[in-house]
Amino acid sequence: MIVFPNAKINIGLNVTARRPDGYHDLETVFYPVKIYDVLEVIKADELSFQSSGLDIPGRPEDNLCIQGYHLLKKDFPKLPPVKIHLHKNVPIGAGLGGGSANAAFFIKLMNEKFELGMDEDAMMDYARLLGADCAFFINNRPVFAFEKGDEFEPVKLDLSNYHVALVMPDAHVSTAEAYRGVKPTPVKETVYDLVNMPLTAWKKHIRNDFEAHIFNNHPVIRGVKASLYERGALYASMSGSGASVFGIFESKPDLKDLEETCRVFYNV
Ligand SMILES: C[C@@](CO)(OP(=O)(O)O)[C@H](O)COP(=O)(O)OP(=O)(O)OC[C@H]1O[C@@H](n2ccc(N)nc2=O)[C@H](O)[C@@H]1O
Ligand SMILES: Nc1ncnc2c1ncn2[C@@H]1O[C@H](COP(=O)(O)OP(=O)(O)O)[C@@H](O)[C@H]1O
Repeated sequence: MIVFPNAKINIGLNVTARRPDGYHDLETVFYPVKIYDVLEVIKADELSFQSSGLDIPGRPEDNLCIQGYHLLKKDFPKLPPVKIHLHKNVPIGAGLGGGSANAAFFIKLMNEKFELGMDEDAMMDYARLLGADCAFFINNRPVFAFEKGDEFEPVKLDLSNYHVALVMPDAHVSTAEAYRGVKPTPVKETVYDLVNMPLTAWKKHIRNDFEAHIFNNHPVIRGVKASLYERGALYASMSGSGASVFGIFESKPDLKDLEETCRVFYNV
């Protein structure tokens, strides 16, 4: 069976408090975008994982798909071994949730392929154990996310009439690095309300709390965001913990010069 895990962007991201478990409370809007990996699972004699496309840091046995397999196997001991092939296209360390999407789509695929009988809530509970933003990809629709980023409220948000471009500069930001540098601050207005404003007002009101210190550590990312505004973006922001930056435009922008140093995805 083959599935196509997609990426997400964050529209607004406020880190509001440090939690007793060392994680942080945040509030953000997750929006799915059309950048895809390819994930294939077939029944096999032994469990294995291989990948093609972009290099994935870390050992194959630690890949989130393999972690997902072991998690399910504990509760579904009759699961047979599988051969997993992942073709990696979604940039890594980009704030696009690529690894989390792989894990969530792996759980959905296994549920369907082996008729495990889980509903969405049950699959989300497994996904939460693999990563804070993993559960989002089970339902995979625009949501307001809060607490660790793993509790959700649906939001009405449709960007299909705009051209969303995504730029991945040559920089890598780890999620832990992003959280380490931020000072949690409660918000007056939540992103849940702010995304209902006209898009032209977002620039003034919707921010990503990681940008300030990540831009200082990686000035190239600040430069990409500035370029997107120079080319007419109505709104531009780093996605999640970075390093990717998206811009929302009325129509397709000319980003040819950025293509020389960055991966550019149009109409995501
Ligand atoms: C920042 C966000 C925003 O959408 O995503 P990315 O931009 O990386 O995709 C998420 O909060 C990332 O979620 P995810 O990537 O699943 O995080 P995890 O693997 O669970 O955690 C990685 C590390 O990030 C920190 N972490 C993560 C989530 C959270 N609410 N508080 C935290 O402090 C912890 O230091 C943790 O060890
Ligand atoms: N299937 C996977 N795809 C990408 N990264 C993975 C995967 N499994 C584990 N990882 C690990 O997760 C880290 C973060 O990956 P990713 O989810 O793409 O980043 P981001 O924090 O930008 O959403 C990688 O550096 C890698 O070590």
